[in-house]
Amino acid sequence: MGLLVDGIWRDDWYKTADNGGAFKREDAKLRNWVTADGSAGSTGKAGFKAESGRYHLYVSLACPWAHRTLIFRQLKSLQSHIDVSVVSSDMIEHGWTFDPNTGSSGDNLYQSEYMHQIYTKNDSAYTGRVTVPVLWDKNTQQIVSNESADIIRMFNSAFNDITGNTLDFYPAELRKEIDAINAFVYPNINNGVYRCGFATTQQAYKEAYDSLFVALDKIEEILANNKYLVGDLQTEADWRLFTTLIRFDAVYFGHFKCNQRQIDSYPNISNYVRSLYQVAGVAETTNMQHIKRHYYFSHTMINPTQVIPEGPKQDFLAPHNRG
Ligand SMILES: N[C@@H](CCC(=O)N[C@@H](CS)C(=O)NCC(=O)O)C(=O)O
Repeated sequence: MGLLVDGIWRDDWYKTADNGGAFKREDAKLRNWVTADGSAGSTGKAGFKAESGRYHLYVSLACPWAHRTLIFRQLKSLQSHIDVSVVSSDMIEHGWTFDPNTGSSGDNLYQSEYMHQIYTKNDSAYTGRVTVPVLWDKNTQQIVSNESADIIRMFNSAFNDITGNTLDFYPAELRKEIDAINAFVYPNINNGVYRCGFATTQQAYKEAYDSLFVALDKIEEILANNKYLVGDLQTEADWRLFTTLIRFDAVYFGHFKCNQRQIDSYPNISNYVRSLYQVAGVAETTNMQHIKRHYYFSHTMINPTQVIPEGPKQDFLAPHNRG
């Protein structure tokens, strides 16, 4: 694991010493938007018009942030319009790679060896972490965005005229509520599990752990009265939470020490996870082999033996009670 400094790869673990042992995620830096007419989005520059076949998605099947984008590609019928390269499950000294021996599809555009080469193709002097997902513009050969929260919103609406799929997971009248729940779920749960796992002091870990389980109790309560996080309508908030929940019992509970309770022990949340998993197209975006191998094998400072646990036994196709 590492980062680019002035375009040069440097193998380096996260620095937590400056933050009292707490993990702070770097903000995504490349924030342009694909729009229906090519006008600029809320950040970045104009020039990225929605067109079939023009854009390429670089993802990891292990990564919860990349997983969101794969789910939206399915839900919004974008499979034949946006193609995909999958990185290896392992992220070690060269960061994400395209090694086909460890589960990568290869770089389907440029046959690169490493994901950092995609970042330096975009900017030869790039400084920052080399993260997935990345949305790439094949026409102008540059990165449109490396922020999953933005990419799913582009997928939600920019390509509607091309696909004819007008499902809306961020409807105008619910935006305030969706934004509010996202602002709660992101620090406490999505990033909360990482804040537990990557903490390097007892105190930083405990703070993250406490807020994570308070937040999960709150979600359990919301789901007692609502089918989805925001009432009866499935929205982006549900999918943003789903990709963390589906990884929780297999990875975060043990590897990241999020072990007060398993998701399986929350009646409402566990049924909700199964209901989302069973939405058409979602199961095929979920790859537990990549998920387990990535975390247990790549984070050698947490799991130096790189031994991957066999369990738990899980059946996300079991019936659920969410209607
Ligand atoms: N804000 C980004 C975060 C993406 C992210 O951190 N991805 C992880 C994989 S789960 C990554 O690539 N990490 C590599 C690193 O931090 O060096 C997003 O949501 O798109």
